[in-house]
Amino acid sequence: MNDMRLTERAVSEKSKMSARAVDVYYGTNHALKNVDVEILDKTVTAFIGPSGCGKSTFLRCLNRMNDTVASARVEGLIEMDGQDIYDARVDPVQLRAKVGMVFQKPNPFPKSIYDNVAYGPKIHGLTRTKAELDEVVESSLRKAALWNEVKDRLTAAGTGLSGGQQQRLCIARAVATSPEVLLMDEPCSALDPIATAQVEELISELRSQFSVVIVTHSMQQAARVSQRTAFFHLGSLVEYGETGTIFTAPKDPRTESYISGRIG
Ligand SMILES: Nc1ncnc2c1ncn2[C@@H]1O[C@H](COP(=O)(O)OP(=O)(O)OP(=O)(O)O)[C@@H](O)[C@H]1O
Repeated sequence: MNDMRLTERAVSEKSKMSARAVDVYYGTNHALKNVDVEILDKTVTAFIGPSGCGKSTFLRCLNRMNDTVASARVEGLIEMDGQDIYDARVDPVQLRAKVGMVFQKPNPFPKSIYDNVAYGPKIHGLTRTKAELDEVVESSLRKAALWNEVKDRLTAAGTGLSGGQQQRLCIARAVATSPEVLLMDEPCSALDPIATAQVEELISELRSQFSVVIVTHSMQQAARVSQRTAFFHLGSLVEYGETGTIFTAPKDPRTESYISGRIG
């Protein structure tokens, strides 16, 4: 743990999303048990824990991606800005524009770089003219630190970019709908160390605009990019708190065992 550079910068204490008594079942498999957690505004929150402990399952609860899994059942309350995101009046497609997601493997659409980024604003009717759309595409690519590398080939296929560039394109695509929360499920696991460092730097910049929640297997990464950390084990949220505290003075012996490499 000596090489960890803990992110100590101040965080907003305003809650953006909150989960209360969340349980998730896949058929009879009780995958998440009674999870309570707060996602703070303009803060990076890392979810860590051994394989199969429920990190991705919980992440997918935050934008109702589990709705697309036939066997999944979500119980409990999840609110964003005080509104129940599972309320019947909430349109999951609209919700996912506000709570964007970036996956483990970069998954650009088989379309041009421009169209990958323009897709969300188009389907959500966020722009009125081509000039406005051009502006959103450019600003999203800038926010994803990709503009300079692609500005001269916006009509080229997104799938023709390098892995790291594809992942930043997926981040630009998520950013283009002006999300309030960005969920990232192991976003660097398919990237080399240089591309990983670029994405980590980007995550730190993005949190000035919205909340970021990242699932990671790398404790070094959690320590570098996050201000809050939640440790999951066997479907339960064992400990949640300030990242520095979780890594240097965990309260629960299971957290201590995990961060010192004895479990997981
Ligand atoms: N689509 C699914 N259908 C059925 N069961 C699932 C599904 N996704 C996850 N599970 C089960 O839910 C539990 C939690 O899995 P989940 O993927 O959330 O864990 P994780 O902590 O993200 O794991 P990893 O670090 O390996 O990605 C596991 O028992 C897993 O088998």
